[in-house]
Amino acid sequence: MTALYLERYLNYGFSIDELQSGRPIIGIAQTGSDLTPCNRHHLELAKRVRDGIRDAGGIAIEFPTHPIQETGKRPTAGLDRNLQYLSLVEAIHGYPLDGVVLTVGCDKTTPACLMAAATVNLPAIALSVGPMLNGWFKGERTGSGTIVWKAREMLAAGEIDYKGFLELVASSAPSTGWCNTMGTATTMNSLTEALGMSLPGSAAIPAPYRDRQECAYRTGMQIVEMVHADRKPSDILTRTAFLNAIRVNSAIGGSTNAPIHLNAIARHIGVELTLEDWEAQGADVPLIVNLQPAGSYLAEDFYRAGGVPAVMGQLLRAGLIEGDALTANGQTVAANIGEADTQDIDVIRTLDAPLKPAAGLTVLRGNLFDNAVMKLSVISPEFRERYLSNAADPDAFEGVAVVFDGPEDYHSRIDDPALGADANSILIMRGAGPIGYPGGAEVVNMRPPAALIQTGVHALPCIGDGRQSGTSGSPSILNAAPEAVIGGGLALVRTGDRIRIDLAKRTANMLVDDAELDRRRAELKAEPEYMPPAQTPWQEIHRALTGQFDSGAVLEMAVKYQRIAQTRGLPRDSH
Ligand SMILES: CC(C)(O)[C@@H](O)C(=O)O
Repeated sequence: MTALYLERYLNYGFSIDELQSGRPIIGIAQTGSDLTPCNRHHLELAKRVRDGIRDAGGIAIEFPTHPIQETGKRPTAGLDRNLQYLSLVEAIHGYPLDGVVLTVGCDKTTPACLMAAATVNLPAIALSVGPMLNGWFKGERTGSGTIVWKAREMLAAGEIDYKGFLELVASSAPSTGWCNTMGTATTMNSLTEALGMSLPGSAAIPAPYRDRQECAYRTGMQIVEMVHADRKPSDILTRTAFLNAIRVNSAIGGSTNAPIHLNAIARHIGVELTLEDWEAQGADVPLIVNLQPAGSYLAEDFYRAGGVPAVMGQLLRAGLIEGDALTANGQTVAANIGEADTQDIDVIRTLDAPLKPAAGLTVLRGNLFDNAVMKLSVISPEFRERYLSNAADPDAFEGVAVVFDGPEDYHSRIDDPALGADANSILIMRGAGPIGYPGGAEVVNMRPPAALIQTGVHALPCIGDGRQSGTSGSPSILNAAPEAVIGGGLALVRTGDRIRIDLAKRTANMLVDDAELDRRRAELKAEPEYMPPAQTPWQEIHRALTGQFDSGAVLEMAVKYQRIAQTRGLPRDSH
């Protein structure tokens, strides 16, 4: 480092000799803060990362990132992923760093950090903060998010009061860490491990366990070795690694947010990855991880049963993933996994006795959208019985559309008797996509009207151009692209239209003739009422530059900035 860059780093603890020694300077991209409680334990873990970096001969420099908390950020944390990405690219390119530890955890922090590391292509390793401990209420496991959707139904049905609702929901969050269910956070951190961007066996370690501290230390040591070996994201994030991750996603019952984020990371590293790959590679893989919302258990159980290596070990031995992909520690996937296998066959089942066969995501197409995803692993027996039990046509069902223009419209009308929803209704949410909301909100999983829940109908089919929480057990049809506000088919659908879903043909259509659809299209406004004006400068920028969910909802102009560290050189000097 030249003297000018060096001198201000002296004023909090380094000596001239240290900074002149040529030792690798490692950034710790800190995502934890009071605003991001799921990642807040990283403030502690970073101390052990620093120890590891120093013991391996490096110099650690910790810096903050733009905060993202899934449950706290309004109008949606979906708006902030690309902002954290953008600012992190600037930080790790602009400051004199040789490598970076990405402190990931809560849903969007993981893809945002990996996307930035991909764009800059500096040696990088992810450290997950870890999931919360299991939640318990009256002897039953209560899982993050999943219990919220259940408690909302119970409140609507009058089975609990508001105090009971709060108690039940709070019981699911007994410690620091991210959602203890197989929500988007556990999914994205498991896939980070599957991609090879974190240490083997690291994703499932609960945040408060001492193993997590140990993992932080080893991650710090590893990044120094990675810098010496010049092992970069482009060496790890290959198409093989992404296809492995897609298969792992099916086996763990991963979130419907995963294709958005993985496709985004792939675009920033320059790997071709599409929803067709998710369908072709993932749909037939069985679900073997018995975690809520698709199953019964929670994060601590997953860790004790062997975590991601136990899942990947089975997939590898069955020839469902490739073992020769390189990972952050310089070893291949196969070498890392070794003989790893399930330590509890109820929590991590075996491939020949899975929880569900063919449990991946399916991609539907039709006149409602060009594509939308549906998570097959959460189709419940109740849903199957109600909608998919017609002997003549077991994979198809029809219903009548009830259309909501955004979640405010849904909340204000869902319990209004005038809505006219019944067990044959299909709830549709539009205006919730990346441009419309903006950011793409987790609002598509909608509970039925309270009156219907009281008659035993706990779920209605839902369709929307927004997302849904990975902790939701609803087999909704989501992430529809193109979204309604840019003229996607959902802009044309009206309450009362008949909708036909065919899972065998993978189609979703409104049964409305083309002439009528043309008439409706001619009436569309450029900016429909359900697209509120931007409230912040970033919302306006995001709307102007972001693509649709199927292609990762990335800042489209950013994709051309690939492997900056190799292709665009060092930044110019500042003084
Ligand atoms: C539960 C949350 C906040 O919605 C998210 O973590 C997810 O799993 O998608």
